[in-house]
Amino acid sequence: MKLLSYETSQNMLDLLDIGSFRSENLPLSSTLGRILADDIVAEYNDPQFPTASMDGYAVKHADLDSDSISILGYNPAGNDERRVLADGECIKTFTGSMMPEGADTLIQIENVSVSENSDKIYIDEKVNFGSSVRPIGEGYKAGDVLIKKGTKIGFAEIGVMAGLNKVMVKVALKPRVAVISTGSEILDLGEQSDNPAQIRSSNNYTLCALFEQAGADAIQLGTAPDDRDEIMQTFENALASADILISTGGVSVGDYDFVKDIVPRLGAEVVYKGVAIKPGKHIMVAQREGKFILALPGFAYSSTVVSILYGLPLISKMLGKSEPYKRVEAKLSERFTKRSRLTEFTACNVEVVDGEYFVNFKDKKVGSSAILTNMLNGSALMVTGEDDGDLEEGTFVNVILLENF
Ligand SMILES: Nc1nc2c(c(=O)[nH]1)N[C@H]1C(S)=C(S)[C@@H](COP(=O)(O)OP(=O)(O)OC[C@H]3O[C@@H](n4cnc5c(N)ncnc54)[C@H](O)[C@@H]3O)O[C@H]1N2
Ligand code: MOO
Repeated sequence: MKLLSYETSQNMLDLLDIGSFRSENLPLSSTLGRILADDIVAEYNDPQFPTASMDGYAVKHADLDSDSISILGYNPAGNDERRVLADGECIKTFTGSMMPEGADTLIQIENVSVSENSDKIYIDEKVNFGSSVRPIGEGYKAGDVLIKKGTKIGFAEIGVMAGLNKVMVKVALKPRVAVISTGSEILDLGEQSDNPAQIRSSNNYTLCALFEQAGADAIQLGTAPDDRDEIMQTFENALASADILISTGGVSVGDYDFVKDIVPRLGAEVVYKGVAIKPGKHIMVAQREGKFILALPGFAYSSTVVSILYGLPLISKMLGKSEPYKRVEAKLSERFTKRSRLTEFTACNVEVVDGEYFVNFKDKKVGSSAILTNMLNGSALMVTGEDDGDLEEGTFVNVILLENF
């Protein structure tokens, strides 16, 4: 059977109707890690008035050559200063205070001496015109788009929005992604082992963490044995509440690979089954009543990679993000041996040297699709196409970066 190409499978994924965009309003402090649903536009200038950035005296720069300048009074921060400076006058003004009208420069305390009766200053060291004055709009101007819709909210976004008095913030609703690992040989975390052929399930934990990191609400369904009825019931229950159901295992050609048969029996439309990729060629994508099912292979590395390739784009679209992950072009620092005629996704290390990305495979093991440890230490994924053969050092390749998605 001719498998669908990776490119076609991604285009078809992109064409799936994910329904209308959903959002909610949250108090600012509860939005860390969430995805902005609206552009954040400055409603006013920052600062809104010329502001002193040092403690000192607001003066007219032209007066700095005078013998002395008369002190008109004090202007603490927060004071709505209305006095207008005349020639030869200054006002003691503090960091964060509004500059009085008529003043163009702030000369800091360290640069002046004050007369004995504190009514005038003498200039010990001049400053430049406009010194220590933050002009209107220094930070941003009214109308500037400061943060784009689709941005993941971090500490800086929280701070900037607080500065704009955004008490409530509209964020994308988290898609609900249910994750289940199937297989009679797998043991869930903490479960007692009673024979050495059993293996510890990592998939349901890896994938819940991956999807949470991508901004979804992950529903941990644990493990299920290779039992048709049990898997079917679990899938049915999960689809009642989740937007996306992700299963691992049971999609290959073995006698106990039930998942691939169960999905159509649930009344789901199979969008495709089998893509020319390594790992993950047995992937099945299906949909039912606006919900999506991704049935993924059981191997730990395979299920992780295909979750990145097929799960993250769906989540990203539901969140209104512009891209699920960053892709860059990088140069091979060593020779690469292509293992198949499929599009391959190889765990690699990425280094940035003088602004250029380089790829190497130091400490990455070559073997089956079971080696999840290859994803440790900030691994990226190198993409090589169906038509690529072995690649020489220095060849440019595409890389999926797995940070900050
Ligand atoms: N005759 C063929 N055999 C296989 C083919 C094939 O085309 N013809 N494809 C191979 C490929 S490629 C893959 S990938 C696997 C996919 O098989 P399944 O999706 O049916 O997965 P399982 O057989 O259930 O498990 C595969 C492997 O992964 C381990 N596993 C399963 N679940 C977990 C888990 N939750 N955490 C960690 N590891 C897990 C499982 O023990 C197996 O070792 O099929 C190949 N075979
Ligand atoms: O399709 Mo499998 O996921 O290559 O190991």
